[in-house]
Amino acid sequence: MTLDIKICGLKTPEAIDAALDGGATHVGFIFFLKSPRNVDVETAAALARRARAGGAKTVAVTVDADDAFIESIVTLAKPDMLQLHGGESRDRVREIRERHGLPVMKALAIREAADLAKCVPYLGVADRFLFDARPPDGSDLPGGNGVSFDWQLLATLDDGIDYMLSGGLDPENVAEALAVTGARGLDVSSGVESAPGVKDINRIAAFLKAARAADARNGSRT
Ligand SMILES: O=C(O)c1ccccc1N[C@@H]1O[C@H](COP(=O)(O)O)[C@@H](O)[C@H]1O
Repeated sequence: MTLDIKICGLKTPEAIDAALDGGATHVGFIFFLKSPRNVDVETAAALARRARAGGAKTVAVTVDADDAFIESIVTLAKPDMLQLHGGESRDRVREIRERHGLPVMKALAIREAADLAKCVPYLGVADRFLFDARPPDGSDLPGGNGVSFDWQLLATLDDGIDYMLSGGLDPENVAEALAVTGARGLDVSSGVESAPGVKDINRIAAFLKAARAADARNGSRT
């Protein structure tokens, strides 16, 4: 099975091109005003066209967004998937999925084993999960904090649960993250930046190269 790799929080054509050149399968756009990675819908639409032309899927990341905002994103940026990174309930996830006719990836914050049970209410509603670390105290951001959780926790996860691993991944630790978890999807943002919200094309390339090499070494995916 192909390893999905999402480079998230992209704001420039150069960063899109670095993701495409390195073989990213997904790129993500952040629609959250408090984030240094926030993009307006028009900018995201242009970047999404570029990403689609290069063969990547596009993911719109929102945090407890209302219907009108999601509608404007879907209409203009035409994402392939919606990533819901707030406290959206099961019913709200189902409603968004049905209203927009798009697959939904529900982000969940993980710090301890009990946090994995948070996915249970969303089974059959979310198309995929994104396991991110719980934000540090005082952070304004529900994601994009560059913080990892204990990857060993995922050892107990049911094999049938499709997820992307995220939180504090970077070119230096991605091989270990893959070896420990066997994740079929990876998501990175601040680990490929030179400063908050500033993507570093060399780190994007290094992340993708390290992830692909580790995936080939692990080799057992079918
Ligand atoms: O990146 C952000 O600023 C952000 C803001 C609001 C919701 C989600 C956000 N990012 C998501 O979090 C993961 C993990 O980030 P990191 O690699 O630890 O920096 C990121 O890939 C986005 O999906």
